[in-house]
Amino acid sequence: MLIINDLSIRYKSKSEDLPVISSLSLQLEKGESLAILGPSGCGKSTLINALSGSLPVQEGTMEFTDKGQYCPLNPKVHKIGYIPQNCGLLPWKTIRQNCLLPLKIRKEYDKYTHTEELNRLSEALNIKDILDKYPNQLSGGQLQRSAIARAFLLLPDLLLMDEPFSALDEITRTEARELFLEVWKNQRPTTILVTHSIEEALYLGSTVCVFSATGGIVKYHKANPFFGQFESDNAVYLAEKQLLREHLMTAGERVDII
Ligand SMILES: Nc1ncnc2c1ncn2[C@@H]1O[C@H](COP(=O)(O)OP(=O)(O)OP(=O)(O)O)[C@@H](O)[C@H]1O
Repeated sequence: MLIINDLSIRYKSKSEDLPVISSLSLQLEKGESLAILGPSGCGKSTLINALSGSLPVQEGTMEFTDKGQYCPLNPKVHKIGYIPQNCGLLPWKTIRQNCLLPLKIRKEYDKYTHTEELNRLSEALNIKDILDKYPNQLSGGQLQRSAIARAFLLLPDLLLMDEPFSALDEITRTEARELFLEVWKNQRPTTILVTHSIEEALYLGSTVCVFSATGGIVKYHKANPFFGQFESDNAVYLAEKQLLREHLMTAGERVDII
């Protein structure tokens, strides 16, 4: 289980002291997928950066529990997969090299195991033919599917995703989400996804929460019944979408694009 307790994060510089997240508490069961919606600037990426270890936290704790033991979240100890909006692939390395790099950095690379696993993932994500190409030779959808392969190859304890599909066109995005979910279901890593799309949150979040403009939580929906389901005209689904839209509007989000 991932336990975030009383977390506060502020950006401090000589000229400003900007509190972004204050006293945030969250718990995620192992294998739970949390989708976070919230107005622009409320601190969603800040939280992802703090969880990935790239941003210091001023107060509070982020811990994994396992068999009753508490262990502070630590990128040196825990495997943290990250799928950013821009894919984060190194342009001077091929897709295969990009995918294997996190394992090599962690000194966990095993040629036989990871070649097999990369073949399996690249088959599932439809990137088998592009493994030896460079990022600048590929489409946005291919890049995003490659970033997904890289994250899952690591067998992450925690998978972080920051608007991973937002740069893709509608059809490519739908395909990438579906392929992502298929692969996700095989591995079920504990996941936190930041998105601006209500539909994406309902499709990919077993739990959905809405952040307020001040980085708190205004709605928390455990056991989202629409997890893994396509958008539908079903009245209950539409009502849920409307409710989330209202929460977002209360929180200050522009929702005319959703
Ligand atoms: N490195 C930084 N230094 C100072 N302030 C920052 C920094 N990064 C972000 N901020 C500020 O922190 C606040 C939260 O930013 P953050 O990127 O976490 O928001 P967000 O919810 O992810 O927004 P969006 O949905 O637009 O991506 C914003 O006011 C932003 O200007």
